[in-house]
Amino acid sequence: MFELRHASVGYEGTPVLRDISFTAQDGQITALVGTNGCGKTTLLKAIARQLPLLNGEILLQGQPIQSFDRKAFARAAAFMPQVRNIPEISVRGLVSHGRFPYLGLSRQMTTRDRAAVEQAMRATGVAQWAERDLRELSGGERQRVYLAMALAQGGDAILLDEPTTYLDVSAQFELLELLRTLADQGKTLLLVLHDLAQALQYSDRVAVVAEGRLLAFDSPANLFEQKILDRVFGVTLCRAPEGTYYLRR
Ligand SMILES: Nc1ncnc2c1ncn2[C@@H]1O[C@H](COP(=O)(O)OP(=O)(O)OP(=O)(O)O)[C@@H](O)[C@H]1O
Repeated sequence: MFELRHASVGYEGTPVLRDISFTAQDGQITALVGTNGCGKTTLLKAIARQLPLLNGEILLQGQPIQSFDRKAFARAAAFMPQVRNIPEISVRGLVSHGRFPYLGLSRQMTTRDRAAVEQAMRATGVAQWAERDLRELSGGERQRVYLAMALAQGGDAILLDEPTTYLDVSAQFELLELLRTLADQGKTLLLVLHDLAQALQYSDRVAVVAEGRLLAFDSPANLFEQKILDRVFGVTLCRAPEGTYYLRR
């Protein structure tokens, strides 16, 4: 569980977002949405401790994030940034990186570390490519491998910045369904999503950021009823009879 209390985030002392308070609960998908440049990535980086907070505090499982040492934080929360290089490494090799926060001075993986790697690969459906070079995989396949690495870290929380970007539609749905399964198993998932319809469909709570602050934090159904997203994005959000959402200009 991540709890933000009056958090302000930004660069060189200048806030991009101020006074942000919400809680991303265990067992839920929390989506961060907002127009381009509103500060979603900045906020996610601050939660992932990649950027210092300007004000307020962020708690992970009730403890201020700054109070964790580097390895302990990595064991509790994994971060999948938007842009990543694609190293020359096997799938199993990359997923094994998720165990680095557990290794002692010898840097040797134990039986338990190896089991965690295999389990993470099975859970994400990438075990079949264990020996393949990461660079040979498609974008969607690679995204699942990065998620396997995050899972191998073994923490309760995973932060993801636009995990569906560059994926074709069916790979997007596959990934979101996988994230749903992880949330149902009790993980805390906090993600930046560009696709509003997907954010409403797959998340339990949506944080809407606009004009430098948190405009709303609510369930998809309430946001839909209140037409908040229509106002922020200048679109008409519709709900199909079967409950899926779609947009009209
Ligand atoms: N390293 C940086 N130094 C200074 N300003 C930055 C830095 N990175 C981002 N910004 C600025 O902070 C603001 C928020 O950027 P951020 O990337 O968080 O937005 P975003 O909502 O994730 O955007 P997008 O939807 O386009 O990905 C923007 O005005 C951006 O120019």
